[in-house]
Formats: sequence, C-alpha cells, structure tokens
Amino acid sequence: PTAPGSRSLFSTLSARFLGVMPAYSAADDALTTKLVTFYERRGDSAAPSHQATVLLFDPRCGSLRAVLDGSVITAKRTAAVSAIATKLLMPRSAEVLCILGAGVQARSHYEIFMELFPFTEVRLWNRSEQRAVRLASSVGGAVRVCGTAREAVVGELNERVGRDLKDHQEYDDTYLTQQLSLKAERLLTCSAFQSRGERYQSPPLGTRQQHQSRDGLGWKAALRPSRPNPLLYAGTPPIAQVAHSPIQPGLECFQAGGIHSLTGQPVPVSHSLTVKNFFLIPSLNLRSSSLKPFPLTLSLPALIKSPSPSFL
Ligand SMILES: NC(=O)C1=CN([C@@H]2O[C@H](COP(=O)(O)OP(=O)(O)OC[C@H]3O[C@@H](n4cnc5c(N)ncnc54)[C@H](OP(=O)(O)O)[C@@H]3O)[C@@H](O)[C@H]2O)C=CC1
Ligand SMILES: O=C(O)C1=NCCCC1
Repeated sequence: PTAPGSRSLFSTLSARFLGVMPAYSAADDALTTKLVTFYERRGDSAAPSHQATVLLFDPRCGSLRAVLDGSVITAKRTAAVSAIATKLLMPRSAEVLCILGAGVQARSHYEIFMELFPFTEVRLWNRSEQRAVRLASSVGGAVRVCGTAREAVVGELNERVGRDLKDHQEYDDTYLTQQLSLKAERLLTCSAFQSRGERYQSPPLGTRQQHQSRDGLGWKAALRPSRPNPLLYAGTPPIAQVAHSPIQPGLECFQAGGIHSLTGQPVPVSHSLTVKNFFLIPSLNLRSSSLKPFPLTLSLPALIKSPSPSFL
C-alpha cells in the first residue's frame, strides 16, 4: 500500500501555487515527493501552467536518489484517475465524449478515454478555438470542435437535458462560462457523457455545500442527497455506492476539484466536480490491461535500487 503524506499547497501571490505531494510505497519501498507549481498562464508566457518534478529518496538512509521530470506523470496520472471514476460512473450506453479545454489534460484525457471506452463521437470546446482546432487535428480520431461550451456539453442530441439545463440557473451559460473560465477541464468527467435515445432521469446526487477546509486554503464539496444534477444521466449509480472511501489525509483542500480558482478566489463547486473524490479509492477493480502502464512508474523500484547517474 502507498501511504500518502500530508499534501500541502503554498501560495506566494494569487494565482501562483507550489504543491508538495509526498508518498511512501511499502510495496515498492519507495519514498518520494512530487513538487508542482501551477501558475495562471499569461498570454505571453511560453512556460507551461503546471510544472512538476519528482524526487526519489532512499528510504533506508534518506538520501536523494533521483530527480525526475514530473510532466508526464502529472498528465497521465490525472487522466487515469478520471478514467477510473468514469469506469465506475459511466452509463453503459454513453456514446459521446465531451472535452472542455484543450491543454495538457485535455490531450491526456482524450488519449486514455479513447483507449478505454467505446465512444462514437468526441466534442471539444476551448476558450480559444484555435487551440481546440490544433488539438483536434493532432489526435488520431475525429473530433468535433464546438463553438460554445453548451453545444459541447448538451449537443443537439438530448433536448430534455437542454431544457433541464435552462431550468437550472446555475447551469446556464453564465454559470458554465464562469466555471469553465476558472477550471476549464474540471467538468470533463461527469459532463462528458450523453446517451442517445435514452430517457433522461435526474438522479438525486448531491447538493453543493461549501465550507472552508481546515487549513482555510479552499473549499470542498460535501455529498448530500437532494437536488438533481442535470449533467448526469440515467444509469449512473448512486455516488454513495462507489464513493465511500475516506478522504485521504491532507488532501482535503484538493477535493472536488474546483476549490480554488487560479485567481485565488474560492469558487462554487458543481456536482460534476465531486467525482474527483474517486482519486481516493485505494483498491480498484481494474483489469490490469485496462490502464496502460507508463515507464515512469514501472521503473521506480529499479531506480531506487540502482539509480541511473543520468537521473542524479
Ligand atoms: N487533479 C489533479 O491532479 C490535476 C489537476 N489539474 C487541473 O486541470 C486543469 C487543466 O490543466 P492543464 O491541462 O495542465 O492546463 P493547461 O494550461 O495545459 O490548459 C488549460 C486550459 O484551460 C483553459 N483556460 C485557462 N484559463 C482560462 C480562462 N480564464 N477561461 C477559459 N479557459 C481557460 C485554457 O484555454 P486556452 O487554450 O484558451 O488558454 C486551456 O484549454 C487545471 O485546472 C489544473 O489545475 C492539472 C493537473 C493535475
Ligand atoms: O499535479 C497534481 O496532482 C495537481 N493537483 C491539483 C492541482 C494541480 C496539480
């Protein structure tokens, strides 16, 4: 089992964060931490918004053994967790994958979702259409670039869902745009699916309930059954069936995704964000073939036993 340490988030100025994410894996006898900065990307900056580095230590003596670039693991691990949540939540009849945002996470989510699930259509929306077009044309399959987030989420397929969206003030264009402008890709997992020709029901999922987390850094969402979520579809299992694992200590301020906007303001957390809780499920019944291993994880024990000089 892996024992994650207490994660912490350090902020110098608004919209600039340094996250520290320590963990120890008894199985691999691996002691490690990821350091990740995430900064609001300025228009003229060539630097990626998220920059991560992984440090490996020798658990016996505490010496630093390796310094690894953390970009790939951040892209793939985040998408893998979304894929796990999706595997648990997605109605079998879901056919459409909707991606909001066209950055690093959009690409890694596209890759793993298209590998694991049989979507017949992919819709993509991004604030700057040019980047969406670039992503769409660089991936292997067909991707429809949408002019609005609403079109991407609702599409032309499910009128009932469209009506429900209009009925819910918080899911109107203003709300969506607000949310999207803060956390463009957060809505991906749950708002990503539509079923063709299936009767839509609103499952009683949860009410947004916001409160400050213990460290006062942000907000988290609590799952309280009551209001329907128009972005979820018939066939979705009750969240309580799949999300009963405890919150990983120290991760509270990261739970439910949209805790902090990049401008440093607490933002409202929508239901679709709560799937981030699946980040915490420790033992997942995934076929070993269903997630593609990536060399970085496979090589960790080897690196610790005999670190390559190139990593030191
Ligand atoms: N839970 C986790 O473990 C992780 C979560 N994340 C989160 O995933 C999200 C995406 O990260 P990543 O793909 O690496 O970031 P990128 O910088 O690569 O992409 C960011 C995307 O968000 C869009 N965007 C940024 N600001 C705004 C805005 N003000 N209004 C509308 N759209 C905006 C960008 O649009 P444009 O192309 O027009 O600039 C772009 O599509 C972030 O919220 C990040 O914090 C990331 C890594 C790990
Ligand atoms: O790398 C991660 O893990 C991150 N988690 C949440 C904020 C951005 C980076």
